[in-house]
Amino acid sequence: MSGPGFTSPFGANSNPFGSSRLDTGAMQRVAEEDENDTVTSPTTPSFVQTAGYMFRGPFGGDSASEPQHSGLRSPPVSEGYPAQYNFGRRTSVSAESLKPVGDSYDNWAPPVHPKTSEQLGRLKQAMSGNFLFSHLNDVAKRFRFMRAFGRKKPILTQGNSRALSTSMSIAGAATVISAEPQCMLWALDRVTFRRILMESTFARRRMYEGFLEEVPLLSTLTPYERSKIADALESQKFPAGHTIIREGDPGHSFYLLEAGEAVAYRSGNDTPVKHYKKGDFFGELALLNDAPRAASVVSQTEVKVARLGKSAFQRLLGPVEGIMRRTKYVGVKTGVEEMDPLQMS
Ligand SMILES: Nc1ncnc2c1ncn2[C@@H]1O[C@@H]2COP(=O)(O)O[C@H]2[C@H]1O
Repeated sequence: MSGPGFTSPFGANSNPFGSSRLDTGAMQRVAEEDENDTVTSPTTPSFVQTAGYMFRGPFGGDSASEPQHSGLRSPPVSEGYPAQYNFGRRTSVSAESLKPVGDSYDNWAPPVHPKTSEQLGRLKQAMSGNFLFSHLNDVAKRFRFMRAFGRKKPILTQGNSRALSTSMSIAGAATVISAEPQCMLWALDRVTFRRILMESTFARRRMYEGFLEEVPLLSTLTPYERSKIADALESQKFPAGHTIIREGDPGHSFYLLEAGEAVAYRSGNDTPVKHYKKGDFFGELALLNDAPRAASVVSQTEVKVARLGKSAFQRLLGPVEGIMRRTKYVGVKTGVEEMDPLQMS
């Protein structure tokens, strides 16, 4: 936090609350969204005068769209506070509660808009594969929050695209115009949208949490580290006999076996070189060594795998790189040999 003429009592660029990076990440921005919070503390009258004054940095809340109340922008009253204490900084932020709906202390209920079976059928078709609803199995449950309305253009205009701007912190990012004269839309109100978004993140975490705890490779990680991995995983199902990885291909993903069995083959050898069961991992070599796939991995039964993309693999699995590199494969260098003095003679 810095601004012209400001000296932080906690030192340059420091944050008294422990982190120096309060303004990073979309979630942080969403949590701070509040159009009219120019008063830093509702219980302290003099804060009315200090709020929003002087600084236009990330904590000043001084965006162009924010209403300018001239009465609130007069010089601060220092009486009772250390010089330049907390000027322009928001001490309280309000926004919609974003707790998951499973929380019994939360009395928020989504608005329900009943639908005909014909409407549900159309919705199911249109929304199949949409990640927002994929964690809800019951079709009627999935779409009951949505409200139908017909509309002529424009559908969304700059400045009123509330769901978009709320979730992505972009003020009025785009104008959406219907391409046909009559356009039927399904709408989700902003709060429901945000709640569902959050629910799907929680549901995904819950789904993977138990499984990841049982993966031997990840047993040394903290629950927090595992939850970050859970957020980045994507499940895929394959029938028996499917080639999940083909030897010689470039590698883009790492896999954990969630259910079923699989085997690894190397070219010129009809006998499997490795068997996989629930909790095992494969597909790490190409990503660790930036090399083509060293073997093919084929499902023996119907399988479910949890896939981690290359960048998430590099970002999240650093702490277990050593364990992966110590996995021995016949005829394959994993990279640890060069570093191990016992192997160098
Ligand atoms: N003998 C083996 N040689 C190489 N890879 C193997 C072998 N056995 C199993 N594998 C796995 O098969 C995967 C194929 O893709 P990767 O090379 O990325 O990573 C490989 C290992 O995870």
